[in-house]
Amino acid sequence: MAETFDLIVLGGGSGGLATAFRAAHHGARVALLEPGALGGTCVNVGCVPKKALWYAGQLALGQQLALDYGFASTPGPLDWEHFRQLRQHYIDGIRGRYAARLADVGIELYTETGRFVSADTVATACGEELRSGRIVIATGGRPRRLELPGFELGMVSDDMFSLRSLPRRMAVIGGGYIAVEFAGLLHALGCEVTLHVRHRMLTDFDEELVDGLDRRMVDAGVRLMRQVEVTGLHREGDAIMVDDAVNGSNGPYDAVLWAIGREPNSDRLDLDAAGVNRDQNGRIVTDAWQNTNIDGIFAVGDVTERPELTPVAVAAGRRLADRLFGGLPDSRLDYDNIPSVVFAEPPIARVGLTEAQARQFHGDQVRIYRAAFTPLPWAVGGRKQQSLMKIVCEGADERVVGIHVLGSGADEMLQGFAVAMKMGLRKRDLDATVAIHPSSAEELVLMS
Ligand SMILES: Cc1cc2nc3c(=O)[nH]c(=O)nc-3n(C[C@H](O)[C@H](O)[C@H](O)COP(=O)(O)OP(=O)(O)OC[C@H]3O[C@@H](n4cnc5c(N)ncnc54)[C@H](O)[C@@H]3O)c2cc1C
Ligand SMILES: NC(=O)c1ccc[n+]([C@@H]2O[C@H](COP(=O)([O-])OP(=O)(O)OC[C@H]3O[C@@H](n4cnc5c(N)ncnc54)[C@H](O)[C@@H]3O)[C@@H](O)[C@H]2O)c1
Repeated sequence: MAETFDLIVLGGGSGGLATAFRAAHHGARVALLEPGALGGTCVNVGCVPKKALWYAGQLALGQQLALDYGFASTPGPLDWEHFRQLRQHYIDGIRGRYAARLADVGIELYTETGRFVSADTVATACGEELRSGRIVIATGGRPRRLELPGFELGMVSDDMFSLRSLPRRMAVIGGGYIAVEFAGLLHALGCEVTLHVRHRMLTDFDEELVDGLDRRMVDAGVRLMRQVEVTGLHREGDAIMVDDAVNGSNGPYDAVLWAIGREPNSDRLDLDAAGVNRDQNGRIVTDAWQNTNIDGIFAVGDVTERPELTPVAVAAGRRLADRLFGGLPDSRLDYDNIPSVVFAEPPIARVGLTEAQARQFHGDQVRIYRAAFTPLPWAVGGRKQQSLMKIVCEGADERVVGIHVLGSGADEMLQGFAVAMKMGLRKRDLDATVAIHPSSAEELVLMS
């Protein structure tokens, strides 16, 4: 006989854990299925180890600035293995705390995959059947792979975290978050990076700031190959060459990273047994309430068609659990104005509409404010490191519909402004706010 739960959650990543913990908090009896490491992509092969690497890159750049300031130390390379162990220790701690918390709140953890047997029954890989009237799919995604000759000579982002040393010459293929982040941090750490971009980088971000990032990367020494059409990889001696239909074969590289998007883990769930619909890309289709087309089956996070960001998966899962078990029938995630940062070098941050989107929606009602400056720490050191900021306003009372920042500190700057936008920020509110000086953030309240 199948064991019965109030809630079954498939996947112990950001979205699944958040849903399970919140439901248990409301008193639900929860089963969580996770075959891999608790914390999923973000904790193990995503945000956390990536951000640690990014910080390491920032420290390397800080060493150069220290020299400019007159410190006597000579920048040295990173002890990769030492750092890898520190990072892993930190991640192990997060996983351990998740495991302890699951046990504390009485969530039943099955360290196996699950698949649907019917709309209310899930089978574990060992064949055990679990039943519930409420099942949440939070199985995330995986790096996209292509059927190209020599594809396997390259790595995907998961592999970057088990590298035992920093490659000397690296090709990164792609122009999205992962490609741009790794290109920046690897270069900051001393690797010769060639970024192969098919069209434009970061198409979701404001074009003017992306152009600024492009210039900053090229000035720093990242080699950018544009309009590429990569047809495969091949070996020449110990090195790897990138075959490109437009630019010819190029290299040699010690390593190649494919960062060409991710695909959802929806193909091994036997969704047909439950009748759950997916879109043409395999993403589970949900409405504004995280409902799938089948009553009692919900989905959150990267397996859906929503933005692939940890806080989105977490917030969607918590609100869903509040709705199902917390007596909050109106609880759902508002997907408008979700802020995000690409931890590039320098970081680029956005919330709301780009200038192009605003002009499309609001025509000539749009007014743009801009700032361009070299932040004080770099200016003192005699380096030109231009930061760019842009505020996009709409209508006679200048409602702020977009804020964009490129430059040092952008990653920490935008969160509070995103709150203000949720509250209906107007340009006059920025004008009425006293600046914090000297800082980069003050430029956001000083634009005229
Ligand atoms: C390199 C990289 C860097 C990133 N950096 C950031 C960042 O800085 N900021 C940010 O917001 N986002 C970042 N992201 C995105 C972020 O990691 C994801 O949006 C987030 O992890 C999605 O959470 P999720 O719960 O939907 O899926 P996941 O975290 O992927 O969790 C899904 C879990 O489901 C499990 N699973 C799969 N199939 C089954 C099954 N059949 N049964 C049971 N369990 C199953 C998997 O093992 C996995 O643990 C990054 C991603 C990558 C790859
Ligand atoms: N800082 C963050 O919040 C963060 C960091 C990393 C990842 N993420 C999330 O993970 C998602 C996946 O990241 P990603 O960078 O893999 O995907 P992405 O969708 O952001 O970008 C994919 C890129 O690959 C390019 N591409 C696709 N096929 C290609 C081909 N054949 N040849 C060359 N280029 C090709 C696309 O043009 C695009 O530039 C992101 O969309 C983001 O939501 C977030």
